[in-house]
Amino acid sequence: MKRMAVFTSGGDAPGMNACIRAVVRSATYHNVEVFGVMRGYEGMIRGRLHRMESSAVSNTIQKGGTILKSARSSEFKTHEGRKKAYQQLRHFDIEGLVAIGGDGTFTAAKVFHEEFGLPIIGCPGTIDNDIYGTDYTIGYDTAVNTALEAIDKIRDTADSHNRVFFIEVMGRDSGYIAVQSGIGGGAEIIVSPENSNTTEDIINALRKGKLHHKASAIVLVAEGEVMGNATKLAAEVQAATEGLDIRVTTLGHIQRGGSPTASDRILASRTGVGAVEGLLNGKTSVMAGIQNNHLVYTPFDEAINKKKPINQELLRMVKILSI
Ligand SMILES: Nc1ncnc2c1ncn2[C@@H]1O[C@H](COP(=O)(O)OP(=O)(O)OP(=O)(O)O)[C@@H](O)[C@H]1O
Ligand SMILES: O=P(O)(O)OC[C@H]1O[C@](O)(CO)[C@@H](O)[C@@H]1O
Repeated sequence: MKRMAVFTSGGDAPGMNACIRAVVRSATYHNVEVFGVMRGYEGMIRGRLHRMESSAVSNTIQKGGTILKSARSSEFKTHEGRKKAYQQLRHFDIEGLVAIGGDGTFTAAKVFHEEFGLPIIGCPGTIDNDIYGTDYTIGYDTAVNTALEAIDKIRDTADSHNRVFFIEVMGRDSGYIAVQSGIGGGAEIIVSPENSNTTEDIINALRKGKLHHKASAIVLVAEGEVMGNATKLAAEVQAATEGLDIRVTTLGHIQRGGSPTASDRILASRTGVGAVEGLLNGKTSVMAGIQNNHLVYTPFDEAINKKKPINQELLRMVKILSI
C-alpha cells in the first residue's frame, strides 16, 4: 500500500488528535503516504484531502478537538453520496482508510467497504464508550474526569445550601460516563439506561440519605436515560416530595473538550498504530481496540451491534457507598 487517508467523524473526542498523529507517524514510518480528509465523510464527498507529512501532527498530541475537524453528514447516508466520496478517493489514489469515530462512523465504513471494496479500519473515537471490542473508547476517560471536576464543584454548592442537585452527563444511548463519574463523584443515585430506576427509587434514595443525616445529595442522570432528562426527573421528584431544594445542571459539551488524559493519549496512539499496521497486514472492515491491555481487531459488524454491558456490580456498589 502506497497511500492511505485518515479522517475523524461523528462527535469530536479528546484524544482524536493523538490518534491522527499515530496514524500519520506510523504510516510514515512504514513508508506510506498519508492524506488527511477534512470534516469526515462530508469532506470526503467534496474531495477535501491534503497530504500530511510527519510535521503536520507536531504539537498536537495534547490538543482537544480534532485538527481534521468533524461533521455529521446526511449525504453520505445515500448511495450517491458514497459514490462521490469513492470517486474523490480514487482521484487521490487512496488505497486504504482509517476512520476515527463512533458506531455511526463504523456503520458508514462497513457499508462503504461493502459497496466499493476499499480497505478500511476504524479507531474507537467517542466519549460515550458504547462500542464493543474495546474496553474503553478514545475520549471517554477525559470526559469522565471533566464531569468529575464539575460534580466536585457542584457538590460545594449542594453542601453549602443543603440542596439536591440533578446533574445530567452525556451519553446518547449509554450510561458509561454517568456510572464512572457518579461513582467517582460520590453520587447518591445514578439513573442510566442500564438500570431500571424509577422516580420512586430516586425519592427513596434521597429519603435514605436524610435518615443518615445527609444535608445534600447528587442525583446523576445519563443523557440517554429512557425515563427522561434531568429536568423532567427533577420536576417529578419535586412534585412528589416536600421541602427539597432542587437544582438541575446539564454539563453538556464541556465533556467533549479539553486536553486528553494520559490514558486517552495512549489508547489513541495504540489504536492508531494498530489501524495502520492492520491495513498493511491486509485487514479490513475491522476496528482496532484494546481489550485487557492487548490490541485486538473486531469486525465492524460486532463493534456496532454487540452490546458492551455495564458492570452491574458497579451499580450495586453505588447503593452500598451512598448510604
Ligand atoms: N447508516 C448509515 N449509513 C451511512 N452513513 C452513516 C450511517 N450512520 C452514520 N453514518 C455516517 O457516519 C457519520 C457519523 O455517525 P454519527 O453522527 O452517528 O456519529 P458516531 O460515529 O456514532 O460518533 P458519536 O458516538 O460521537 O456520535 C454520520 O454523520 C453519517 O455521515
Ligand atoms: O454535538 P452533537 O452533535 O449535538 O452530539 C451530541 C451527542 O454526541 C455525544 O457527545 C457523543 O456521541 C453524545 O454523548 C451526545 O448525545
